[in-house]
Amino acid sequence: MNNTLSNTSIKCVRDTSVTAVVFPCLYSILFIVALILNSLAAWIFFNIPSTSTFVVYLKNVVVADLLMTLTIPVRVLSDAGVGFWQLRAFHCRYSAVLFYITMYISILLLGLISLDRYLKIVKPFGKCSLQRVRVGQILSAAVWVIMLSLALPNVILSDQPPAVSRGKLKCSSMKSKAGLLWHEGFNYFCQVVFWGTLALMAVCYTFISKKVYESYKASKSRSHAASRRTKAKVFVVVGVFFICFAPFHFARVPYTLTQTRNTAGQCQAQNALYIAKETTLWLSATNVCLDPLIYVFLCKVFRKRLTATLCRKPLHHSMESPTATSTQLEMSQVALSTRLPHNGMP
Ligand SMILES: Nc1ncnc2c1ncn2[C@@H]1O[C@H](COP(=O)(O)OP(=O)(O)O)[C@@H](O)[C@H]1O
Repeated sequence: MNNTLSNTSIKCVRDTSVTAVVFPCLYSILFIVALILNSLAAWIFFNIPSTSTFVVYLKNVVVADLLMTLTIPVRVLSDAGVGFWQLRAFHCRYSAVLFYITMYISILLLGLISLDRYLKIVKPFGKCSLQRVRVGQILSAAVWVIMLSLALPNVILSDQPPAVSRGKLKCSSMKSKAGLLWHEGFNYFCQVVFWGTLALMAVCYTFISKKVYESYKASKSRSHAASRRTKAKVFVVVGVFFICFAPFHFARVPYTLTQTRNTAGQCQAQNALYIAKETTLWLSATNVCLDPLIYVFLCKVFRKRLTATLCRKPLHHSMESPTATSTQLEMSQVALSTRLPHNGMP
């Protein structure tokens, strides 16, 4: 088999009989839920001043999630085959790229959040430079700039006249040789980003859960059920992250190779990998709904603020004060890692 970069996968007609029906439905549901949850999260978050790195990262996650949500309608129409091939070309060149970039920005920010929680235990009084708000803002900006600039060639090098085979345009068919090379290389880079972040999260949360256990032992708590609950909450973050993103990263490499290498004659395998990639990508996209649940609704002060907003109840005076709000937000999140007697966990 000739293993050089080539666009021979174009010859294999993509079977979209299932995907053109199932995925537009699944993404439409996701879009509605994600839009509601993230708009609400954004509205609440932007009423909280950025007084800690934690809030800075969360705000960035909300922005990335909202942007990703906004790309979903184009994906739905393009997958359903509604509109001209130009819509599919727009999806391939711009919208899908933005979708992927925001996904990896969220992944990196979730990694930074884990590191931040870990540092909060090691240095509870914020003496480390990584815990400074300014540093958090710079790191967040760096994540955006790096991901946007590295993904830009995916847009620029998708400049070939698309090969529309029976109306089904493959994004890779719009790429030049250099475009295919960048697409493949950048996908390897993204694999490193994901598995690296997962490893970082596993280390941080293992340490956090150890501290939770020690603090229970120290306080001689007899409430084993409560202890188990807190540990479970700590691992929800890593668990959800793994379940959402790992399947996609297993499927992505072989699928990318079918896009960039000579796999002519393996049309069935190409189509099977396409379905695997689309299914696991949808699973990854569900993270856009789970981020607000994990990082917003597990926070007691945030939940109170949300309840107050929804029920239009005036908040207690101390919670209205910006300093008190952010401090309490921090406290209840730290409670995920250190269940201190004065924490605000439920
Ligand atoms: N990790 C990524 N980051 C940024 N852009 C990406 C990433 N993976 C793929 N892309 C780009 O998104 C577009 C759609 O890619 P892909 O989903 O592989 O195509 P298809 O829908 O034909 O399977 C392409 O322009 C591709 O280069």
